[in-house]
Amino acid sequence: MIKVEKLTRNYKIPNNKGNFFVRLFNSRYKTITALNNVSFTISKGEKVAVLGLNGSGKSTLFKILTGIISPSSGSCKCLDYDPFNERKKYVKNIGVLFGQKTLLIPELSVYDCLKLYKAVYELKQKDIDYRLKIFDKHFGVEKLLHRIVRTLSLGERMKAEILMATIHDPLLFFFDEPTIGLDVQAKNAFKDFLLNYPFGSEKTVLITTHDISVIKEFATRILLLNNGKLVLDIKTKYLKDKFGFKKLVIDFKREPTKSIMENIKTFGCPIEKNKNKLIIKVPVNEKEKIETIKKKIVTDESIISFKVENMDYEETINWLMGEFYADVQKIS
Ligand SMILES: Nc1ncnc2c1ncn2[C@@H]1O[C@H](COP(=O)(O)OP(=O)(O)OP(=O)(O)O)[C@@H](O)[C@H]1O
Repeated sequence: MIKVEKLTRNYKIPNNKGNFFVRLFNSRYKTITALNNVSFTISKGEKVAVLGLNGSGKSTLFKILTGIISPSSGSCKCLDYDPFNERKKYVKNIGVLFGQKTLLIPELSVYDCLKLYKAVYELKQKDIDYRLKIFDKHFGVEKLLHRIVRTLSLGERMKAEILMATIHDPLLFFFDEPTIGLDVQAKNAFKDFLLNYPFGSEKTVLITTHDISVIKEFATRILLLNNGKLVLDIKTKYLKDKFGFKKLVIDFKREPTKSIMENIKTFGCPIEKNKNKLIIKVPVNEKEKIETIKKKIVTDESIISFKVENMDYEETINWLMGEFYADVQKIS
């Protein structure tokens, strides 16, 4: 479905460093590497969240995969097309929504915009009518069709955008921060679409988003970029077992004594104290420590219970984008 091999993309940017004389004798441009030797494959039906801090290369990757720009080196094939060199044929098979870029023309009605895409994608009227019916059933767009785009609310506009991006029934979708800067209504309209559109196992989706709930409810795989490099590629179902920490929760009859606290601190795990409760965060790759900690303090008569809890999804993603990311940045 998607095969990306050693993809690198450089940009030339003006070199404004130094004073006039320094600039006179140095090169006027410098090269930055937005994407650095990235390789991965994506199979049909996967729902992939591409994550990374600002400037990590997500949009550059999406621009290459949608054929907007070409790579500096390396190669990519999507649906057996070379996105840049076979763009005309390729785009008929993909649906694209990029944040703050619109597929609509403000002065036209939604239906007139649709007619434009009918021509672009060379669609038959009966296919449009059929897909409109299905789309309307799920997302109620019928009543928007004869409205002028600029009069729509952000939520209604989002529905119209989605309609344009899906009317040709694409196999592969790219959503690059589609709701960035929009209001709650528009965000909800997009999320509603994402969670209820019949993507099934046939349609493949790549999405960049900062909305953890979207990742949680939708993504089956995460690609994490840092400084243009792919630093993590993991199926979300393995996320909790491989990353972050387990929480050893200990309830005490009274506040834990100093000596218990000192004992636990020797294990070097972060500890949260909440009155009579201690939460010890044991990294997943050191989980055997849980039993050792228990053994060391189990004789204390003030202990009521031990429990081991997993991080919840939000915590895992936050950990991934926080502590894990910081570690990766130190190494690279
Ligand atoms: N057209 C361009 N010309 C020069 N530099 C660019 C261009 N587009 C992106 N860059 C630079 O390439 C790097 C990667 O940018 P990119 O937009 O791909 O990252 P991103 O992860 O999508 O960031 P964000 O989350 O802020 O959108 C950044 O340093 C950015 O400044």
